[in-house]
Amino acid sequence: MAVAEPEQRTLPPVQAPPAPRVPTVVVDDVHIVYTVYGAGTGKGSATAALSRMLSKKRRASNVRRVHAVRGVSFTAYRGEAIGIIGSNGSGKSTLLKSIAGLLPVESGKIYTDGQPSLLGVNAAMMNDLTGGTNVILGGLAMGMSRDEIRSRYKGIVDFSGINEKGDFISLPMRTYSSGMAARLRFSIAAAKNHDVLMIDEALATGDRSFQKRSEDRIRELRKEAGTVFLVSHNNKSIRDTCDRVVWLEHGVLRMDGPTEEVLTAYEEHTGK
Ligand SMILES: Nc1ncnc2c1ncn2[C@@H]1O[C@H](COP(=O)(O)OP(=O)(O)OP(=O)(O)O)[C@@H](O)[C@H]1O
Repeated sequence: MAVAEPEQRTLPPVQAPPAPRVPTVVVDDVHIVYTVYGAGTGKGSATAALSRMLSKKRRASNVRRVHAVRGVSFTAYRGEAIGIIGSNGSGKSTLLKSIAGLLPVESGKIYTDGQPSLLGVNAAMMNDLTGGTNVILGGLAMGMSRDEIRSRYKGIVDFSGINEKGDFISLPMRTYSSGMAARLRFSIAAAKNHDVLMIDEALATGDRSFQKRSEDRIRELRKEAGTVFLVSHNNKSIRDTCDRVVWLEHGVLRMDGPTEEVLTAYEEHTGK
């Protein structure tokens, strides 16, 4: 008597559940307002201005409020590189400053995982000190140990390309062009892995080969599980580095989505 073979059933391959997305920055209905004092005519001598400031009858019309960010909400996740775009004065830098904790919000909430680092065109460097000393101070300010800085020093200087045309790293930073200074700032900041790194136009001032190096480094930083924000007017840089774009206009979040979708709408809007 033939014995029936047990039915061979192959189980479908077990798929690993998608890794949970870890939020790093939550911006919840944020409004940011600058208060500008002395926004009147500005006429008269300095003494007159001082007495106006001290006077009890200070006119309210001398104080003006600039509502720079209006009800913006979004969540950024670990591993994302997010481009922030929008026309001049649309609130991009203001929003990043608040995320970095440098500017209070008028209302709404910002939650961050770790301390976000803002690398802006105006990031503080000591102009009278040499580039080399700024590398050491910048490293210490970012929490690196002296040994870590010592071992990474050459890498930072080489990445910046400051010494390509001579020994500039031993000269005071005031002798650097704005592009050279921006490159050194980026190189110092990029030497460390950040939970959240925000880059405000720093790449715009570098030449093409430096931009390329920086874009590669941004991609690496993302892989190392951080979140990168990049403010730029250069749509190519955004396309090359970001997978998501937040578009601000007049302080309002106009669009938030995949890079190509948002940039296409933005380019239609700007006519570029
Ligand atoms: N320190 C300040 N005091 C008062 N108003 C300010 C200050 N800084 C920025 N603003 C105003 O806030 C608004 C947003 O400026 P912000 O610098 O955030 O724009 P942005 O999108 O980064 O512009 P850009 O592309 O030109 O760098 C603008 O109307 C600007 O005039």
